[in-house]
Amino acid sequence: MAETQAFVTLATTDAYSMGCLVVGKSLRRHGTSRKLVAMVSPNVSRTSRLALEHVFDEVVLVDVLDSRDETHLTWLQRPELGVTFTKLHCWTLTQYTKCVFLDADTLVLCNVDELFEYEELSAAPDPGWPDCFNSGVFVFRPSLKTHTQILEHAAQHGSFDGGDQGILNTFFSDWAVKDIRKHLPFVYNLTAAAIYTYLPAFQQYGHHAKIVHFLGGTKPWQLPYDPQAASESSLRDSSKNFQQFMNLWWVEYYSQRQLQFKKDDKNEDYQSVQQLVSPQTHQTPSQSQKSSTEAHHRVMMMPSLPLAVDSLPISSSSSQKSEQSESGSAREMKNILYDVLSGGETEETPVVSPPSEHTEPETTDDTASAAGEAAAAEAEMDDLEHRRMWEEGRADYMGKDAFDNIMRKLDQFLD
Ligand SMILES: O=c1ccn([C@@H]2O[C@H](COP(=O)(O)OP(=O)(O)O[C@H]3O[C@H](CO)[C@@H](O)[C@H](O)[C@H]3O)[C@@H](O)[C@H]2O)c(=O)[nH]1
Ligand SMILES: [Mn+2]
Repeated sequence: MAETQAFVTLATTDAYSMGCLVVGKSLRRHGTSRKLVAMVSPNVSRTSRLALEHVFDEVVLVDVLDSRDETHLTWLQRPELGVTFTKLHCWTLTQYTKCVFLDADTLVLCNVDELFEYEELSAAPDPGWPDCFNSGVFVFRPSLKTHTQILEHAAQHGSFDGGDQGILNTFFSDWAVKDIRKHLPFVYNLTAAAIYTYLPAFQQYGHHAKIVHFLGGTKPWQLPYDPQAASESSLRDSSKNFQQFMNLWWVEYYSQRQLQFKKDDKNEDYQSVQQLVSPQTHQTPSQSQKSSTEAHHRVMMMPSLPLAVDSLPISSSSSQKSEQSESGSAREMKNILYDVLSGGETEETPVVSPPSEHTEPETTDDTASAAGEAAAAEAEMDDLEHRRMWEEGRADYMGKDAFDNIMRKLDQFLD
């Protein structure tokens, strides 16, 4: 059953391909059991496609559909969105029985495989008009019949916002009222707008966030990674929270996931693609810094990044680890990141050490108070619990794993 279900995303440009990479990597990081499919248009460069092929099970070529509905798109002030009609091609993926579409500007924060329990068409409310659903995250059933019907509907009625969201909302027009079970909880499509408009709710429920959606004109790949911005106390809370998610996006972009590279991948692009996907895999830190920067400027036209990200410590401790990972025996990327964040022990420490190893008293000093031991044991239980949550993809982004803390630890590690 699960083999016939897939997460699907879309890129019609190299820039949006960067977003797709993050979607795929974040799904894998949180251990999805479903297939991953990226739809790309023919103008997406070969290098970007190869990079996607290392993360996704399938990279499917689709024609660009363009609404050319300039009047409506001008209202929306997003002339580029006509191309989002291309998204409608996801209904042609009939090799799968059920799919979850994710915009390329989403970031998955935990395992969200339970989304497959929902039916077509399930989606979360749009923050701008909650009687409409947002089409950045939705559950659907591929069907050529539905595909044709949607295109016919589009030709006949157009799209009230010029993009796919307008057409999908008039096609699945009873979404708002018919069946509440098709309303995905908002945490599956948390938009930055929600942080700005209802900050108390974000503070109350934000730690339940499962998928963040960078909806709107500015995408993470257009903004530099900026650890400073997230910790500036002068920032209003809302932009600080938003910046934290933005930084998390960059961490995921640079993360060296335990890529399930196909073992027959020996072609000449292997090396460059690996650098693109996880820039430091086969290099010493100094080499990797140079070539990863070059690779990005050449291929992705990325904003230049400060040292902190270019040499994220995830893979800088040794190349041994990356070889390990390719042999399939390595720990999950999240564990490596966790190790770094919890004190920089990346190599020898077992994934979860049995408590006895931690509590081994250094001396048999009689003065060691029972209270002290109890406190240490409690702290250790806390650590183990924190680690377990992290491994289950339930990082405490609002607390212990807030980006300020993560950055502080990364900076300590780099010193
Ligand atoms: O040049 C483009 C533009 C968009 N996309 C894809 O289409 C998606 C939607 O575009 P996006 O820029 O993410 O739009 P949003 O800012 O999210 O705006 C809203 O409006 C769009 C048009 O109706 C909907 O597609 C979105 O889901 C909805 O959130 C992207 O994520 C990509 O997957 C491209 O591949 N290339
Ligand atoms: Mn989007």
